[in-house]
Amino acid sequence: MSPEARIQELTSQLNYYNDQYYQHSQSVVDDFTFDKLLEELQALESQHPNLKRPDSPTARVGGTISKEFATVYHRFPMLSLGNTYNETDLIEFDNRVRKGLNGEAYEYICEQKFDGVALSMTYENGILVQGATRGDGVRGDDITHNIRTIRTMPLKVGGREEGDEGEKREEGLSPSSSSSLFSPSSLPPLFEVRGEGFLPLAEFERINKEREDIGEPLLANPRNAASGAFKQQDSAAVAKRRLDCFIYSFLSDEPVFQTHEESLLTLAGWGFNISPTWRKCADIEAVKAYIAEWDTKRFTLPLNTDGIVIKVNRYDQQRELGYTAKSPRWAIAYKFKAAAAATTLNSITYQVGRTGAVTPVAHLSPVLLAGTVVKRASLHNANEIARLGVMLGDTVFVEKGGEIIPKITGVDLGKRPESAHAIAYPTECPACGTSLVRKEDDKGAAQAHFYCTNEKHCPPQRQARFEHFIQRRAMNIESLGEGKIELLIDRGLVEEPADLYDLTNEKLLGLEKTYPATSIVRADGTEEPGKARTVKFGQKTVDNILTAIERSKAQPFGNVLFAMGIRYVGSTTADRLVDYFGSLDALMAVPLETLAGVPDVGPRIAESAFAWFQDEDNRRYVERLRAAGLQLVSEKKVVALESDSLAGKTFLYTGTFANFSREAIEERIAANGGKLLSGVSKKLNFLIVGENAGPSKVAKAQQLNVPMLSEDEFIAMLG
Ligand SMILES: NC(=O)c1ccc[n+]([C@@H]2O[C@H](COP(=O)([O-])OP(=O)(O)OC[C@H]3O[C@@H](n4cnc5c(N)ncnc54)[C@H](O)[C@@H]3O)[C@@H](O)[C@H]2O)c1
Ligand SMILES: [Zn+2]
Repeated sequence: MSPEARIQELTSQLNYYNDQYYQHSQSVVDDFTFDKLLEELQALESQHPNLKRPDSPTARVGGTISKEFATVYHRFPMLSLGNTYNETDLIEFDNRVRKGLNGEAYEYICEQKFDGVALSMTYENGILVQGATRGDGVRGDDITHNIRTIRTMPLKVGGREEGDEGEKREEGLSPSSSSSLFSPSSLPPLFEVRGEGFLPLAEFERINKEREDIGEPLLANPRNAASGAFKQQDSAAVAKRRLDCFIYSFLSDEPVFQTHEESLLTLAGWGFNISPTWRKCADIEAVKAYIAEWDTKRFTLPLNTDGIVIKVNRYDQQRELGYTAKSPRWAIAYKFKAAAAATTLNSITYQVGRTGAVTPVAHLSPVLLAGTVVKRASLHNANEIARLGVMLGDTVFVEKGGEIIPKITGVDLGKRPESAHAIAYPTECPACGTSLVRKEDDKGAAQAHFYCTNEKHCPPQRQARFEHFIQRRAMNIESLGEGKIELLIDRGLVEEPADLYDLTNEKLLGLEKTYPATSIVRADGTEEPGKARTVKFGQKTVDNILTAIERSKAQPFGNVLFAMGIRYVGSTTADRLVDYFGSLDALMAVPLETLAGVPDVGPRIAESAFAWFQDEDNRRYVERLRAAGLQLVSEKKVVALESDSLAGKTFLYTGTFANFSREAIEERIAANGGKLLSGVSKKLNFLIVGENAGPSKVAKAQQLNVPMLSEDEFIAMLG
C-alpha cells in the first residue's frame, strides 16, 4: 500500500475509533492497538509531511463536544499526554527533559494515570461555578450540574462552613487529615482544578450485578460507564451513580505555587480529593522504581488505572519545556499493557442466572495474572464464543482489568492442538433440561443470550430469586446468605421467597449440611485440597435469621417492589414507580400507557411490569407477601399523576412565577408526566420563563431555538 493510501486509511480508522470512544463511550479496539496505529500514523506523517491530512488525529485531542450540553471554552487548553509502553522511551523522555533544561537540576512527580474522564472545575471566589469535560481540548461540555453531584468535590473552598465537605474520603485513599495546610485566605479569586472523574470499581460491580439481576445488558468497563454517566441529562440519576474524582492539577492566571508538589499538598489542605498515591522522585531511576512497584499494586486501588504519569515538578521548568500542539513536553504517561497471560481453555460450564440467561464460564489451566491465580474467565455469551473462534483445548489470552473475573481476549491459533474441538453450545438447560430459547435484547444480536424459560421451577433460577429477594437493596435478610438458602430449598422448607415468612424456630434449629470440598489450585498447577464446608443452624444463627426476617417487614415499599424480581425493574425504577403510584394496588390498577408515561420508565420496562402483574401465579405470590405483612404502600409523599398532558416533554424554568413556588412548578411538571432538565440543551423542549428570568438561559434557548413558554402558556398546556 502506498504511504498516501495508508495515511488516509489510518486517519479515517483512528478518527472512527476516537468518535466511538469519546462520543459513544465504546472501545472498538484496545488502547494498545489504538496507540500503535497512532504511532504508525505519526511516523508516516513525519516521513511525508505533505501527505498529512487536515483532519489528522495526531494533531488534535481526540474528543469533541456534544449538542446536548452548553459549550464552554477552556481558559487554558486541556491537552492529552504523550504516552509510551516501554522503558527506552522513558529514558528518551528523561534525556529530552535534561537537554531542554540545559543541565539545570530537576525532579519528577509520579502519579497514577487514573482511567476515567478528564474534568475541569472552575472556582470563583472559592465557589464552584463551572464543571466541564475536556471535549476537543479547546471547548468542552458544560456539565456543572453533574459535577456538583460528586460528593468529594468541594462546592466551596476557603471560609468553609461546617459540613461543607460532606461525606468525603470514604475510599480511604486520601490523607486522613484534611486540615488546612495553607491558609485558604491565599486563594486566588479565580482558579481551575483538573482531575479524573471515575466510577469506583465497587460501584461498577454493584451496578453490573444489578443489571444482570434485572436482565439488562452489562456496562463494558468502568471508564465507559463513567463517561456515559457524566453525560446524562438528569443529574438526579447521575447522583445515584456515586461518581468520584481525583484532582491532579491546578491552574490560575497568576502563578500561586512554585512546584506541582506544593500544589498537591495545598489542594489537599483546601479539601480537594487528592489520591495520596503520588510520589516525588529525584531521578528517572526512582521513577522506574515507582513504576515497578505499582505495576501490580494498582490492582488494590478502588478504581482502574492504566499507567503512571510522570511530571516535571517545578512550574518554571514546565514553562521552559513547553507544549506540542497536543501535549506537554514536561510530562509523559507510561502506560501498562493490560495485564495478560496465555493459558489453556480446558472446559466450559454453563451458569443459569435469575432471569434464566445462560452464561458460559471458561475453566482454564491456572495462570498467574497481576498477582493472582486465575482459573476462570468470562465468555459472556454464544456470540462472544463465535467472535473469538475459540475451541476447547486452545491456548487463549486472558486479560484482567480491575474487574473481578478476567476475560478471554483472543486465541493463539498457532498453538491450536490436533485434539482441539469446537464448543457445542447446549440446547437444553444444564440445570433442568428445558429447551433453551434464544432472545435478543435492544442491542440486537451482539448481546444475544440463550434462556431457560422454566422460570418457576429451574433450580438455579429459584435459588437466584431468593438471593435477589434477601439482598440489602431489597428485603435485607443477608444473614440467610452463604449456602443457607440452598439448604432450606434442599430440605423443602421454602419454595418461593414468600415462604420465608412461615419459617419458625422449630423448622430451622439443628438443620445441618456438609458441602463437599472444592480444591484450591496453585499457580504451578498443583492442587491443594480445600476444606469441606458445613452449614449449620445453631440457636444464634436461627435467632439472627428470624430477627432479620421479622425486621424485613418494615422495608419500604420500593424495596419490596424491587424484591419481587420483575425483569428490568431495578431498585431505582422501583422507587420511581413508588413515587408515582404510592401503593401496590394503585400500581396494579394502572393501564399500560400510564405506566409507560412515567419518566425514566418507558415502554420496555412498562410492558415487563404490566405483564408480570397480569400473571396469575405472580398475583397469588403478591397476595402472600401482603398476608405476611410487607409494606405495599409508600409513606413518602406521592406524586399523583394528574394527567399525561406533558408526557414525553422536557422542561426547565427560570425566574419567579405568580402562581407557583419553585417546588410547586416542579411538582406540576412531574404530576403531568413531564420531565425536568437541569440545563438548556438541544434535549430541552420548553423553557418556562418567569419574572427576572436568567439572561444566559434565555439567550442559550434562543440560540438553540428552544421554544419559550410564559407562565400562562404553561398553565394552558397543563389542560
Ligand atoms: N481503544 C480505543 O478505541 C481508543 C480510542 C481513543 C483513545 N483511546 C485511548 O485513549 C488515549 C488517548 O486519550 P487521551 O488523549 O485522553 O490521552 P491519555 O488518556 O493517554 O492522557 C491524557 C489524560 O490522562 C488523564 N489522566 C489520568 N490521570 C492523570 C494524572 N495523574 N495527571 C494528568 N492526567 C491524568 C487525563 O484525563 C488526561 O486528559 C489513547 O492513548 C488510547 O489508549 C483508545
Ligand atoms: Zn433451567
